[in-house]
Amino acid sequence: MIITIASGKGGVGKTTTSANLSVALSKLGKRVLVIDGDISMANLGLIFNFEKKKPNLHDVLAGEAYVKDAIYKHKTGVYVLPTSLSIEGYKKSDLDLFPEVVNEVADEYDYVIIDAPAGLNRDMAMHLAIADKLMLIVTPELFSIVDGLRIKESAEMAGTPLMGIVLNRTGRDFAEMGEDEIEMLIKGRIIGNIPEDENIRTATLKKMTVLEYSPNSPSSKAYMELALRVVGSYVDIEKIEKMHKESFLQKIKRKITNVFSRF
Ligand SMILES: Nc1ncnc2c1ncn2[C@@H]1O[C@H](COP(=O)(O)OP(=O)(O)OP(=O)(O)O)[C@@H](O)[C@H]1O
Repeated sequence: MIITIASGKGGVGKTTTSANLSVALSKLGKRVLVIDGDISMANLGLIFNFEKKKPNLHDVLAGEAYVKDAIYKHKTGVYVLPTSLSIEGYKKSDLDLFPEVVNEVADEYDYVIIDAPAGLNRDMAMHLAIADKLMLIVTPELFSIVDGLRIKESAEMAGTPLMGIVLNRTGRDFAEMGEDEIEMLIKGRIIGNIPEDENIRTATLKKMTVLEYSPNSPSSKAYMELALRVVGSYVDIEKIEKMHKESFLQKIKRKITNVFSRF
């Protein structure tokens, strides 16, 4: 299953969730590949301490490296396809090659997690179209939710349904929107509630996931619960997948055409 982790607003916790959900799924015995899909502002490699690895996704998207050579196994068991922080790397990358790159390796994993860039643009449309499911990250604030709703609607235009909403950084502010209100506005289910937790910031500074740094912290427990929910929905998704006889690339082509026609 390919899950794109996206948000309307930047800085709401996509990279943190991509990394920690991947580790949590791996702890549940799943084979997981996490891809840094933000080719202009890559951060995922920092958490896994792979940001300087060569080759990386930029080299693959420039046709200069094989994707299998740019995937690294982390000590947590998670496979990571990092992107470099270099501007030259970004300039030489052709994002149109991204669906083929994912297609080449997706079958080898139970889950492919894509850490998408913020906002709604052509890059995001690609990441939404390529996914089987969207995981929407929001903080309990109005702007984050309104922008998140636009991402969810764009994903649906691309034929990619919402797997669920992850509410991040809860308990930080007294003026938070309630879960019911958020679910009603977005018309989706909250499947994860990650509290504000300073262990996350400390872990990030140490180039670690919070599950490695502090496995019993409130946020680590919340990420494990999220992973259990994701695994719980796996069987249904497989059934739906079997109903579709289209090849992976045919499906992506159709979905990208659908979403681009709306811009
Ligand atoms: N639940 C949390 N508690 C405390 N800090 C958090 C939490 N979630 C994320 N953060 C911190 O918030 C900052 C932004 O998180 P992150 O980089 O995951 O967001 P993002 O949505 O991927 O950002 P961008 O849009 O820039 O890619 C990081 O410093 C991270 O450590």
